Amino acid sequence: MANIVQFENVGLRYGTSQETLTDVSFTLSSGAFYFLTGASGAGKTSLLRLLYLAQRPTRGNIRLFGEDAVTLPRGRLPGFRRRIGVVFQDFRLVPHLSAFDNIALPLRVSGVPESDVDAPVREMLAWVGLSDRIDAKPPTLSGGEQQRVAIARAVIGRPEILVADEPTGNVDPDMAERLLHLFDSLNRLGTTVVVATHDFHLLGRIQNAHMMRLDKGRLLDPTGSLRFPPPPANGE
Ligand SMILES: Nc1ncnc2c1ncn2[C@@H]1O[C@H](COP(=O)(O)OP(=O)(O)OP(=O)(O)O)[C@@H](O)[C@H]1O
Repeated sequence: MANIVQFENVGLRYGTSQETLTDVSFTLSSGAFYFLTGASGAGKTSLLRLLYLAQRPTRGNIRLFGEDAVTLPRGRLPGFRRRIGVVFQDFRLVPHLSAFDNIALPLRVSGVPESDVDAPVREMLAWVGLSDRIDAKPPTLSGGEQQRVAIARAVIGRPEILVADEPTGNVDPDMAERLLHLFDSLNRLGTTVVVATHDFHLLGRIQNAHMMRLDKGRLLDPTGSLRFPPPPANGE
């Protein structure tokens, strides 16, 4: 599988504080599923922000879709960002817009004609099991429902990479399982998926998922070759 993302000796420092990410190097293969784990404050959100181009690194190289993402001219950023769907830790839904209009946003922003918006949005609502909440505004939705709207909005533009930051942080175990199932089905269609979580129960749920572990801003096992559950030791 081709590399879709490549980080090489990436460092990130906010202001004058010590580095939040240090010497982070890894590659993501197109079509694979990755969990990013690590304690609170380890740098998971920061790494994801570099990945979806919300932040530039202080040092190091990042290649995305085979191109140098660090020196990418500003004008090309929106085009790159459209290829990456993001599910934010705090959802970031627009509170005064309905579920339908929240999910439709990426299509409308990229200029899709209104006649081509209705069908895919309804399809996404059905996919996340929210067809009956089409007109509901985010404040009237439960945490799990808001999260599903956020997932639908992140994937409606058929991104090549889906990044989700603690997507199961605010939902019960049943809903966490459902959300993971959505990510899994998307991955089976070929989307590269990266899910940051410290919910260890999730890790065994996706067959052949790769695990990346951050510890105080450093990536352990940077080859991304660790699988969960780990393969049996020799002789077992
Ligand atoms: N915009 C910022 N300005 C300054 N420091 C920041 C900023 N964002 C994050 N940090 C710091 O960087 C470190 C890593 O934060 P980050 O949110 O990336 O960790 P995390 O692993 O995602 O944590 P959590 O699991 O709690 O969300 C923390 O010490 C945090 O305070």
